[in-house]
Formats: sequence, C-alpha cells, structure tokens
Amino acid sequence: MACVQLIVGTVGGTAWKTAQAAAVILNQLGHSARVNEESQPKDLLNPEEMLLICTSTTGNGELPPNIRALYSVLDDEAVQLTGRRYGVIALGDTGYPRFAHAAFLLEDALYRCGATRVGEILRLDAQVDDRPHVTAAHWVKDWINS
Ligand SMILES: Cc1cc2nc3c(=O)[nH]c(=O)nc-3n(C[C@H](O)[C@H](O)[C@H](O)COP(=O)(O)O)c2cc1C
Repeated sequence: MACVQLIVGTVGGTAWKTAQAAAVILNQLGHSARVNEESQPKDLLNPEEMLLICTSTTGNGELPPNIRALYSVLDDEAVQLTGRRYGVIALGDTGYPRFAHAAFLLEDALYRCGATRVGEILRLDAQVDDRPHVTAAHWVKDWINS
C-alpha cells in the first residue's frame, strides 16, 4: 500500500476540494493519503512518500501563493529527489493564454530534481469540467496502479 502526500496549490479552493476527493478514494482503497495545502520544503523529506501535486493556475500563468515556497526549492534544484515518484493534477481554464501553466512549472522542476512521474497528468479545464473533484476521484484509482 502506498503513502501519498497530496500537495495543493489553490486560490479559491477548487484544487483543495479536488485533492480531498482523491485522498478519500486513496484511503478507501487502503492507501495512506494526506492533503497538504500549506506545503513547506521540509515536506519533501520522506523518501517513502509519493507526491501528488494538485494545483490550479492563477494570474497570467502563475503559481498560487500557497505552493510558491515549495516551488522555489524545486526550481533552485535545492533538493535531491532521485527515484521519488509523483503525479500531477493540473487545474486551469483554457480561456486563459497559459493553460495550467503552474502545474507545468512544478512538473518541470520536479523532473530537474530527479523525480519520476507516474501516470499521465490529469488536466482539468474549468471550461468543460464543472466537477473536477469527481473526475479526479475516478482518475486516481488508475493513477495509483500506474
Ligand atoms: C484571477 C484568475 C486567474 C487565472 N489564471 C489562469 C491561467 O493563467 N491559466 C489557467 O489555466 N487558468 C487560470 N485560471 C483558472 C483557474 O486555474 C481555475 O479556475 C481553477 O479551477 C481554480 O482553482 P482554485 O480555486 O483551486 O484556485 C485563473 C483564474 C482566476 C480567478
């Protein structure tokens, strides 16, 4: 059974609700999942824990403020994450020029730190999906077995 930390980047709470729904399913399946919406660099230290990034994009392709501290250490490649497995849930809106760009930035930084992505990125477009928490709850069942 897996240990999963869902790291949330959110402004209005949609990504948080989405992460909560995914965590409920993971825990129902017997895994150990926790949602972290106040992530700090030290939260990356447990090598046994899979990371599931669940972030929206704000501004003009920017990271939500609550995930910027974590991104900063990843972007600086100040942490070694070789062999660490992670997934990405990317919330955005194709009505904006930089769709889900915050998730792209995090994915790129995780890759540069040596982490390995598991499964495909789940992209949730607010233009077409008004229940991203439901979509994510279905998706995570396959993701955890990837
Ligand atoms: C002020 C503002 C700026 C946004 N900028 C972007 C953007 O640049 N790219 C994008 O894909 N979505 C953008 N979005 C859409 C949000 O990412 C999307 O609505 C998301 O579901 C919000 O999740 P949250 O409530 O967790 O923050 C923006 C939304 C707002 C309100």
